[in-house]
Amino acid sequence: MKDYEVEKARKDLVDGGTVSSVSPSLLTEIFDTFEDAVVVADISRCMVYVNSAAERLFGYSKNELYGEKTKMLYADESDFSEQGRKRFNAASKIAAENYRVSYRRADGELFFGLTTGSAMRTPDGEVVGFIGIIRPARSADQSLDTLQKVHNITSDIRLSHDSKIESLLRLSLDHFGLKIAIISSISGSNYTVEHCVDLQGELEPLVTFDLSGTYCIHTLSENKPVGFHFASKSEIKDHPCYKNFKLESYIGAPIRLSGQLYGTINFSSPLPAEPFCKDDYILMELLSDTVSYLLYKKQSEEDLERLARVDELTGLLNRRATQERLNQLIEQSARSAQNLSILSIDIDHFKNINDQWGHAAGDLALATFAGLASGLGRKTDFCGRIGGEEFLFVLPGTGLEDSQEFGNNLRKHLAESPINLDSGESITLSVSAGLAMLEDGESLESLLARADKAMYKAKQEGRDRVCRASHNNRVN
Ligand SMILES: Nc1nc2c(ncn2[C@@H]2O[C@H](COP(=O)(O)OP(=O)(O)OP(=O)(O)O)[C@@H](O)[C@H]2O)c(=O)[nH]1
Repeated sequence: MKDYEVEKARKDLVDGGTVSSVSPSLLTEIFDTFEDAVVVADISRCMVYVNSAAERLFGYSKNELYGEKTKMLYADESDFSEQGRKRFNAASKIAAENYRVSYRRADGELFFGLTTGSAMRTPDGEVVGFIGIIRPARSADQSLDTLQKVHNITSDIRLSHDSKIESLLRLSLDHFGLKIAIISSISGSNYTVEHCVDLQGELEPLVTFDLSGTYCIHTLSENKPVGFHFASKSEIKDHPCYKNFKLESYIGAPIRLSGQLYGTINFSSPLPAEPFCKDDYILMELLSDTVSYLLYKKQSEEDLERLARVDELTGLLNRRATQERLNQLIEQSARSAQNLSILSIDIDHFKNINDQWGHAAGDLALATFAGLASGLGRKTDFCGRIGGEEFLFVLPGTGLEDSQEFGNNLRKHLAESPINLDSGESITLSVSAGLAMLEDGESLESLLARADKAMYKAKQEGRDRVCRASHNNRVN
């Protein structure tokens, strides 16, 4: 068709008011903001109008399509003829109908499109053209299937929160046909990969990037799901994100946790993808909400678990957690034939501190002792609070001599570190400690009992000292 003929047909059909009595320019404006592709053809099935979504979906520009037969969009010529016979002919009486057709994109790729097609008539009923609204079928059929699977994953009580998150990431990669899935946390300008599935096997969790150089900066500035299916041909082609990562396709959504921005969920690939559509963005919102719920549940359970294991006043492991940890270390030491020593420590005359300076001063003394004792130990050592003013210091890989030296060092530091009270007065702590080293085949209970007995001996002998326990409950 010659250019002026196309222009005339376009004017007649789209701007000319034959479509309806709606203002012509308003009509084009509406079509151009449609997320579904809109193709308008004249009576001879030559295209006279396509909206931006159709350009993106088929990969042609308007000018490449105008005047061409819609045949060029069909994957199979027989489909084109069949549609012509059924719907797109002046004699057809069929009103708007939905059907599924295989289309071909400019790059040769095929896809199924759910199409709503109809003839356009003058008020007298004369057919003057045809309109088709096309949506990639992947989004419609597959989205339902994916939604069902999202539900199956989240409601599976056998899966941990982390496995659910990983399954959701894998499912979504499959859905979008992409390669890299990330859940990121964002703090200031830092973007940290918290969970990831990289089908290319390159990305690992805990890697950090500068947020401004990531694709997610676009998602955050829009504050909603954002996608680029062919980045090098999009408005971000000169953005640092494309230069840094060379990912052609990306779709991401912000994740909010308890009303605050947590990070993003995003999927990407070095290859271009099918254009993202409305259903994809809706799915991203749903995934973001689902992941946010899983992260929230995970965090609250970890908080509860921590509360159940940690002593609130000192921040040290409590009695139960201390004994659990010690038990693990006993098993490890037995396996590796390594030394393990423990110090059962009791603060001297602690009741006097409470009586003389009050409970708050007593609390301060306990917290100060905890900080000082844990600060003195090696990385592998740990200190737990097993009672009011009773502590257990565990020294893996350490024999009696070195542990004795540690005990005396702790006493020395306490003597040199008076605790200053608001009243201007100060308290100097001393401790009595019983030292025991794990014997061959010894149980947790026996080890603890020997250390405790040695600690009572230290009290009896005048306090502020470390006494060693010997085997068979003999105390030196
Ligand atoms: N401020 C405070 N005091 C506590 C806490 N837990 C236990 N206590 C107090 O610690 C004191 C322990 O006193 P005792 O077991 O009689 O022993 P002691 O005064 O340390 O004397 P010796 O162990 O014999 O040197 C008691 O007064 C408890 O009330 C706590 O969390 N905070």
